[in-house]
Amino acid sequence: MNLIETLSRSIHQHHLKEPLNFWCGARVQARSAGNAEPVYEPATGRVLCDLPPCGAEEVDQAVRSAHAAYLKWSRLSGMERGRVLLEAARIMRERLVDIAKVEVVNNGKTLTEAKGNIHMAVQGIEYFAGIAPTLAGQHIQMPGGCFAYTRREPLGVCVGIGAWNFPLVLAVMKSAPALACGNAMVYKPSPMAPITAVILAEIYKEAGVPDGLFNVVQGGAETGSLLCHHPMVAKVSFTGSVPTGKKVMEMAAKGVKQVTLELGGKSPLIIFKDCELENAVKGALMANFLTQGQVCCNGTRVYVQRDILPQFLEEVVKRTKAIAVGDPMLDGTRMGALISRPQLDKVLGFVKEAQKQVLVRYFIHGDDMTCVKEEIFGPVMSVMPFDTEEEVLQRANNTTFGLASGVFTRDVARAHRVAENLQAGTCFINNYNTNSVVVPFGGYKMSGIGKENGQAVIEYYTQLKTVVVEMGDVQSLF
Ligand SMILES: NC(=O)C1=CN([C@@H]2O[C@H](COP(=O)(O)OP(=O)(O)OC[C@H]3O[C@@H](n4cnc5c(N)ncnc54)[C@H](O)[C@@H]3O)[C@@H](O)[C@H]2O)C=CC1
Repeated sequence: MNLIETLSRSIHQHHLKEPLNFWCGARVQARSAGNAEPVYEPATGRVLCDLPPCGAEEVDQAVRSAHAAYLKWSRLSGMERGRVLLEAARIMRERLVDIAKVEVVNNGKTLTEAKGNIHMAVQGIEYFAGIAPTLAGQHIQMPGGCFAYTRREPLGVCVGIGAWNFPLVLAVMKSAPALACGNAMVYKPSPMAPITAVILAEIYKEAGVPDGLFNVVQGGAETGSLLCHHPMVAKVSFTGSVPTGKKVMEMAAKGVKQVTLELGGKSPLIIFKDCELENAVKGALMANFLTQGQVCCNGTRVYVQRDILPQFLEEVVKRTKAIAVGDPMLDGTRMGALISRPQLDKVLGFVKEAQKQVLVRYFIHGDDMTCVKEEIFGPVMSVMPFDTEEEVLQRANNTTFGLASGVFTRDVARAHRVAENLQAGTCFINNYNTNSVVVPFGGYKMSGIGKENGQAVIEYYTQLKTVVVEMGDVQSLF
């Protein structure tokens, strides 16, 4: 079977179910088909469907349906909420391969990676199902037998706005902790990868969440801004680019709504000459090529200590050339398709610009090249030599981003010293992109605000109420 045949088979098998909006516990047709944008299958360029954006009325319906569900759901105990979430995880695990295939069709990433992503989503739901019963306050003794206690309460209706690079994982990483804490959510996926969020909505429903607890509204910037401005929305959790993140923060500020922002990065990976070279090479590939390089925390600025640069480059180039590029639905493929033709053009533009700048490199220092400074979001690794630890730390931190970082060395003291001095929300030692639902994830500097994953995320989906109790008589000054 040739490539085209294989791809048509995959589209046929994973036929799309519409409509893709979901609120009040059911799929909902958009009111108007006007302004619909095509959704493409990245691997073939075929149109999968036309996606009409939700307008003000639909956004309002979704938010109101979320609010009604929140009133019921927030009264349940953590144990009860956890039980429903565990059921959702069980259903998702059962359908893991089918969901992964839909993700491949809609995103272009390989089936191998998509399966890993859905597995991570299942783990995310399980993890937060386990956290739900542990939510608790504090008891504080005060003078005269008086005391206070704190209650960890949900925020209400939370909005999730997602990017296209990890469609289902992002929907889960926002909704699972939100729901575990007693909130409801209205989620807007990226219009480029809108399909799996509604599958998640159906799974939650099947697992037993109240109708309206998790809703999906489709659309782009306009729908997103309607959500951010809606007065019944308490919080916005956003994943995407820095410029859009700034707009979301501005809109949320108008209603003094909380925000979590997971934005872009240009993360440094530092490889010292005392490293285990083979692991460092493997780490650099894992830091750059997952999901065709469209990963926010990728280590795209690779600094290699000068003595080992030639061996490192030789090995990286050899292994990169051997990457199996092709039909993402095939098990053996290790690199699929970029999300869209414009994204491909953008990535190629960076490469062309770099080639020009290399020709005039006596005038442009390596770190000043455009491809070293800006987030490319494609499979492009920049490798630069360095001499000393002090120098490389200064260069690594010389960026407005601060999402992640990495270091390869056999020197334990150096590893922890470098981790301490890198200005980034995560530092990987002797590996890269080993993210997990059990550890906090979030950026420093312009890479974002707040954390997702791990116990830390609870802070961002709850508010703390203090209850102060008088046990004696009121001592009045008046
Ligand atoms: N760091 C990361 O995780 C990501 C970074 N990016 C970067 O951003 C570039 C552009 O990709 P996009 O998908 O256009 O990212 P984007 O940041 O514009 O979009 C992300 C999400 O925000 C929504 N959105 C856009 N404008 C909005 C607004 N005014 N109000 C509310 N929501 C809004 C989009 O519909 C999408 O759901 C990529 O080429 C890449 O460099 C993209 C996705 C993820």
